[in-house]
Amino acid sequence: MADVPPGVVHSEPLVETASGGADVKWTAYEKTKQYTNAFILQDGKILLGYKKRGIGEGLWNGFGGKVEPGETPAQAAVRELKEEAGIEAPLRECGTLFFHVPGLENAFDIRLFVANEYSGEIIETDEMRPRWFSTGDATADLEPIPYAKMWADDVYWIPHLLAGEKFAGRADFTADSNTMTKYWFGKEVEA
Ligand SMILES: COc1nc(N)nc2c1ncn2[C@H]1C[C@H](O)[C@@H](COP(=O)(O)OP(=O)(O)OP(=O)(O)O)O1
Repeated sequence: MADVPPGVVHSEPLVETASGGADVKWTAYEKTKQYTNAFILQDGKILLGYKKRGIGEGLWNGFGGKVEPGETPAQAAVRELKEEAGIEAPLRECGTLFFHVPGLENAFDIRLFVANEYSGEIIETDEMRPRWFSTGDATADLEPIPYAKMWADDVYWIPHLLAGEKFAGRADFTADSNTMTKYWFGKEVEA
């Protein structure tokens, strides 16, 4: 079975689907902080948000943030989706990601969620500008997923999200830039 990097959380065995930076060691970390990230997938479309401030400013991403004390990741994911896009959704966990960025006190322990339906009106908020993208080629109405304007890790695991596969992975970044020095991603397989 795969040689899963330190920090990666998973409940089923993983098989490697992408990796890079084999000649570099995983960076040691002391503390982690839990985050969430949530996506709506519907009828060949994915809802992303343009981050207007904070971590990942200027990039497109799912909706999420820190898990607050006393919350489960699932509760935090629902709260963050409402706060950042104005909608509610029956989110289910679909993956986990671990990121190390030099200079930050905590490594990111991120729980990923997805839903195929939602209620409420999608709105722009102080933090995010939501927009639908095509999960395939561009259409008359929709651009394809803008990987060039997203975190560098996304291109390796979003295909699993779209395929309904559970996934996990880790990436170590350089400070202050959207560049990975080492990465590993995998998808869950039955034990
Ligand atoms: C480093 O690489 C990353 N890749 C991806 N795909 N996503 C990332 C990366 N680093 C952080 N994220 C995600 C995790 C969260 O969903 C957001 C950041 O959340 P947010 O900016 O909202 O968090 P806070 O500034 O702490 O704000 P609140 O908790 O107050 O909302 O990006």
